[in-house]
Amino acid sequence: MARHLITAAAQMGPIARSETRADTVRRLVGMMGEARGRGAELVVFTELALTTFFPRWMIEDEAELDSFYEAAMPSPATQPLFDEAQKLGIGFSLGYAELVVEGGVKRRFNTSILVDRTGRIIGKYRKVHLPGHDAPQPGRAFQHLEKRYFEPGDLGFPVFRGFGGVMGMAICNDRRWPETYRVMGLQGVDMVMLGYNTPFDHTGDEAVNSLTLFHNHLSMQAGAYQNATWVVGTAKCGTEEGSKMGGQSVIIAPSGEIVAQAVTVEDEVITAKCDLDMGRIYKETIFNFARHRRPEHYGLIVERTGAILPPE
Ligand SMILES: C[C@@H](NC(N)=O)C(=O)O
Repeated sequence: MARHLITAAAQMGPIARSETRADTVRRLVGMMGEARGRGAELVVFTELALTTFFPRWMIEDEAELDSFYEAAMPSPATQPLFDEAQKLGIGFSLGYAELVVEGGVKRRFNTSILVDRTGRIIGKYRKVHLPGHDAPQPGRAFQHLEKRYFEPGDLGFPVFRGFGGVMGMAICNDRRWPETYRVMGLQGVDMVMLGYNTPFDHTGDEAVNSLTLFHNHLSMQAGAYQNATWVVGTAKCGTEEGSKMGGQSVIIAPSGEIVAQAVTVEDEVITAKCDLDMGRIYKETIFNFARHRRPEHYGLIVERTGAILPPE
């Protein structure tokens, strides 16, 4: 019997720096309602969905920096999302900046959670691959200070049973790394949900920047196919505080084919009826990991090193 899951990606247009949490949560609740109206049982929100993409700025004032983070989830400001999810009977994944205080020390993570159709948090992931820098770079119109504002995630790549399948999460830059999908693939993942904020100028090289949207889909389609999983990629996009970011949110089948794609760079809901059993044929044949993988030759992948060149 097919395991169908009607899934939505709720792409977001820009969030202004001045936009309040209440405003942003209202936008998310609105898209949640639209997704449910189209039959969706799960809606995937983007990375850092509650605020503007603040790593573009050097923020020295700690109270100002803290204002972009959530110290509790849910909180009075985000509770309406959980209430609406429960009322409508729709699950969601949500990216946000997480602030935890442990032993009097602040820890900051780029986090996403998975919430079931009763409004209960059933999974949490903290971004592992943090792009950018830990100090401002000279000559850049926009900084990318994720390495300053977040610690690398400490939860690995867990998967969670829910929505009739095995569900996993990743966040933005994680989607470019094959290991992200493979670690979840090895745990039988059926669907990887991720959000992204991808400025067109993120490498500083014109030729590479012009391929931003190509590389976006290339990474996710390869990850989907090579691990026989659905991938739902939800953008925050458009021109946000002067920074242009890529859209083209997608729902990708385990075949690697795109089955739904956003066409604007604004708030836009896309949906697809995803058969979570569609990956089975790949998992049993070409990507039968137990039969065909050769991990005895993959040791270098887990060495803590850069490229190892052959001798001259
Ligand atoms: C540039 C980087 N952004 C991100 N928020 O991780 C990416 O798309 O890989």
